[in-house]
Amino acid sequence: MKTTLLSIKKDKLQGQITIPGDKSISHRSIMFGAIAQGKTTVTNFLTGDDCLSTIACFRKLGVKIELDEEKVVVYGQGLDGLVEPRDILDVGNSGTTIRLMLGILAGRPFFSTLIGDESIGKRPMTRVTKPLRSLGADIDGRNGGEYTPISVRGGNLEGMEYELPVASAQVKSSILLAGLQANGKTKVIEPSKTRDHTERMIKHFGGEVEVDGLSITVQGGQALKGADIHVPGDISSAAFFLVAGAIVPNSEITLKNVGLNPTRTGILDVLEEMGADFEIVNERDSFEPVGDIVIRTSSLKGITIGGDTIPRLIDEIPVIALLATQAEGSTVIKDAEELKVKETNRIDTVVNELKKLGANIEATEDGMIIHGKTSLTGGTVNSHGDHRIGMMLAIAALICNEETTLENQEAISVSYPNFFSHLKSLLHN
Ligand SMILES: O=C(O)C1=C[C@@H](OP(=O)(O)O)[C@@H](O)[C@H](O)C1
Ligand SMILES: C=C(OP(=O)(O)O)C(=O)O
Repeated sequence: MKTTLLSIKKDKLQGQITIPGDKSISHRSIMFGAIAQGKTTVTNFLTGDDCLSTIACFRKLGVKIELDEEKVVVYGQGLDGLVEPRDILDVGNSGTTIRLMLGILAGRPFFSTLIGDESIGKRPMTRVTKPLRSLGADIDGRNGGEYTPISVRGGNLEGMEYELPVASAQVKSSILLAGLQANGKTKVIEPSKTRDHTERMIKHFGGEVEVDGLSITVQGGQALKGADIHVPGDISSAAFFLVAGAIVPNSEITLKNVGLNPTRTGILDVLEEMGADFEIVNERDSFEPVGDIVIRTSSLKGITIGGDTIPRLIDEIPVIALLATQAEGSTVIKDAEELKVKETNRIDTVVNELKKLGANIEATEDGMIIHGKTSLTGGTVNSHGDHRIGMMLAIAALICNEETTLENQEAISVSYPNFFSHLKSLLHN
């Protein structure tokens, strides 16, 4: 376990950061490159541990993938080019890797077994194994297919219509990836809109997908062609610096190259409603919509966050909870039960760790309530192996009156390997 002494209270944050590549899009660029025919070149790929796990898994499935400082090149040979792995596929800490790969493997006529780390071993997989079995895949796993290790023997899928019981882009994507290999059409109906990177990626690789409100349909048997992708910056990573800029006094930070896909921008709606001082400039299209965001120290007020907004900011809730400690009044986060099945139970870890720093925060059945504005004290906190909790706590330390020590900080490399060097570049005292 690595322990870091975090900086004591800062007077200002100033400067600019270029936000690293989006994790969801980086995973999918490798996956689609691997199942397409021909060469796929990916630039601004996120070299976080999770995306490196995706590369390692596809190499074990026989796909040639070259990775250097500039780019990743995937030499896809189509779905039929994937071969039975001689070894277990290890997804590390990555829920996206295991759930989307299960969708791909469900259609492959060979045997494979997937495992991950301790956290993955506790995350629910029936949400994907059940519909993939209904499509025709032979899947087993601990506790009847709920937990890793999970084994798959795929092939001979029949298209179907499936109504998702939870709003999850991972479940939607897994079924669509299986549907691309099924006989006939596969239709997925979402309870509310989740990130649509898979749908965009199918089109980018020359495939067809029909989106009609909350229903998404793919025809099986489509041939995808290799394509080039420049990955936009990850708004989920930018979120930590958006909050830092808003809560540290005398700050102005420019975050460059932030992905602005509307299915991901819930945090910007929250910042606006809370009264934050920010603007989006230089909006452009670069594979997906992107722009630069300038954020300044802000006077904030508490709000209620719930409903259809939740899937649009699900990974940002830990840092939004910190933001809310600096808002006048109460902030209620509801309809967010999904937080319980992330890398940690993020309702519990956020509430417990922020309480250690003196926040006035309580857990509810489906979220949390934060009362502000509170001056934070400091102390010893722990990421519990959850990258987003680790980064949220490192940002909290910037406004703590006393020293703060972060245990288990190494988890941060899952999604933002150069987080601390970016943070240091903004410090001026
Ligand atoms: O599809 C994706 O890339 C992701 C979907 C979300 O998970 P769920 O689908 O479980 O909500 C999100 O929390 C995760 O970080 C990435
Ligand atoms: C939940 C997350 O990722 P995953 O589900 O891919 O582990 C996350 O990055 O916050």
